[in-house]
Amino acid sequence: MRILILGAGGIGGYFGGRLASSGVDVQFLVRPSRAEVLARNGLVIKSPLGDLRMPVKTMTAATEPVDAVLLACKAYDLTEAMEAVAPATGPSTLILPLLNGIRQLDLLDARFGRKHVLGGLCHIGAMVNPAGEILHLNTLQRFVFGPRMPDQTDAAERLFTAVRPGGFEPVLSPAITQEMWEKFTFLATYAGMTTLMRAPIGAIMAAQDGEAIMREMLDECLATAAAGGHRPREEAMTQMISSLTERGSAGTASMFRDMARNGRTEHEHVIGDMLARARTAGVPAPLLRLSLANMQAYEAQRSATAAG
Ligand SMILES: NC(=O)C1=CN([C@@H]2O[C@H](COP(=O)(O)OP(=O)(O)OC[C@H]3O[C@@H](n4cnc5c(N)ncnc54)[C@H](OP(=O)(O)O)[C@@H]3O)[C@@H](O)[C@H]2O)C=CC1
Ligand SMILES: CC(C)(CO)C(=O)C(=O)O
Repeated sequence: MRILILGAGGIGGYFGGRLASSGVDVQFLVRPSRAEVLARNGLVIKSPLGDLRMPVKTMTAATEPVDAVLLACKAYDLTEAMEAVAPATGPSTLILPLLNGIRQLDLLDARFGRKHVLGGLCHIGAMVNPAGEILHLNTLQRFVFGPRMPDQTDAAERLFTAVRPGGFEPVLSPAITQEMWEKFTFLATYAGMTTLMRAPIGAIMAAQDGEAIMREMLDECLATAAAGGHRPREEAMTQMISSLTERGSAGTASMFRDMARNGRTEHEHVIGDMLARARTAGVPAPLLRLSLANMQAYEAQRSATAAG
């Protein structure tokens, strides 16, 4: 199976590198500056689960259809990324988005047709350092995907067989849309609160009303998910509450880390989308509103500083 990975950043580089090193037929569709670094140094992964350095196949423009496209860009690059992968999609190409959030599904369905678009997510901590190396920040490497409609089941199983040698124990989920909603619900709260408080979970828990406010934000997201028919399952709920209220935790969302380095963030795609859905469903969401305004003010300040 020929697999094209759009983006050799944190997650694309990590999972793509693991696949390439297992002999899976993967190619990376990257922009010229990334292609140059990869040509010079190869793909480098530094991970507690084992380092990797190897040459990988790259291209800066797709020319012909492949069997599967893995999308591993940030949400703010999705529109351009969709156009970049379009020449790689044919009548039977599967598209697997690994982005956080949920809105990408509607955008991809509209561009490529729902039958081509699987659901997917990953639990991992990975980033690119200034030398262009992929740093795997912990031992998480959960890669989950699945069909969103019965007609996709066989093709999703074929993709599962193809990526299995990668060594990161992929999961073929029969309930991928629900899993994506559970992650979206968790992430909107996690990113919303750590960016709003400019602090990790443990420090927020040390504030007098920290846990109460965290739970209020989570309640807004839970009510929104439930209104859309995706109330998190019991086990997911227990896990979310435990991570979001863990005493002493140094945990921060990647959005917080993007903000800490004065980078662009996916706030509209995560917090903005959750707030928009809350409003559509008539769910009161004052904390999501505050959190989105916080991120928009950050972005305005960042743009003003960059401009002048
Ligand atoms: N990193 C993590 O630990 C996790 C990330 N996620 C989610 O995964 C998604 C990706 O995140 P992450 O890997 O961290 O992001 P990165 O910024 O590390 O990587 C994204 C890559 O996509 C590339 N890219 C964007 N547009 C194009 C394009 N048109 N053509 C070619 N390449 C393109 C970028 O290239 P360039 O270098 O040229 O800008 C960049 O290398 C996000 O939605 C994130 O929320 C989910 C779980 C964990
Ligand atoms: C929730 C988490 C840490 C899981 O990988 C994540 O996706 C993020 O912080 O963006």
